[in-house]
Amino acid sequence: MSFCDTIWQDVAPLRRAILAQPFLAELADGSLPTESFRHYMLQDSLYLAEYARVLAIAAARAPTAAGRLEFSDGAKVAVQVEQALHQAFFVQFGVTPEMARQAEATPACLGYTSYLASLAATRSYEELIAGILPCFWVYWEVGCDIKPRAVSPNPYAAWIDTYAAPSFGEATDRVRALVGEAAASATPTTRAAMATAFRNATRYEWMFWDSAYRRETWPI
Ligand SMILES: Cc1ncc(C[n+]2csc(CCO)c2C)c(N)n1
Repeated sequence: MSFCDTIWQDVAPLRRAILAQPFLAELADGSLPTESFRHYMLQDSLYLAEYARVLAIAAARAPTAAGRLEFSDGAKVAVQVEQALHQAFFVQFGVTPEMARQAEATPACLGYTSYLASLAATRSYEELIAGILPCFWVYWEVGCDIKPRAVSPNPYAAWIDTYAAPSFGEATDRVRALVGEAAASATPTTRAAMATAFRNATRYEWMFWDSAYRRETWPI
């Protein structure tokens, strides 16, 4: 089995827990409370800004032109396309510019982005891109899982379509290939660290939706 297949299998229980989340079930049947989706969107725009920075660091550190192209393109897409999607949702769901300005990253959002930033700052390129991968791969799996069971019309259709789009699947394939290549020339110790980064980022993906569903705030 390839490295990526192995780490994907290793997180199978986490993926099952993600696909079973009430946030996603209600997103698919259209019953998710607007307030939960607003919470998610505001947190996601904070997440995307930081994720774009992390991708830009991965681009700078990539040893191959393919890596530099993929991650710099990803950084641009994270800023442009996903923000455009959010802007449309902000209007649709009544998020005011003031609400966006005042939004503060929740523990789940700050934990995830800080974790990725720590990989970028203090860990190897291999670990960094293994930590970057679940953002693509988990969203692709979620998009493909939700799309066939989504009701139509659905207020969240644009979100679902974004992550079930074939072009998004292709971007996921390319990032996965870069992680596979990096793993192939890595030592067993680095490969183990990559698997840990992949698992932790997958955990944060679960926490991000859970946090939005509970409309999490800081306890103090
Ligand atoms: C918490 C969270 N995780 C993953 C994504 C999906 N995503 C964000 S940026 C990017 C790559 C470049 O656009 C992808 C796939 C998200 N939106 N929010």
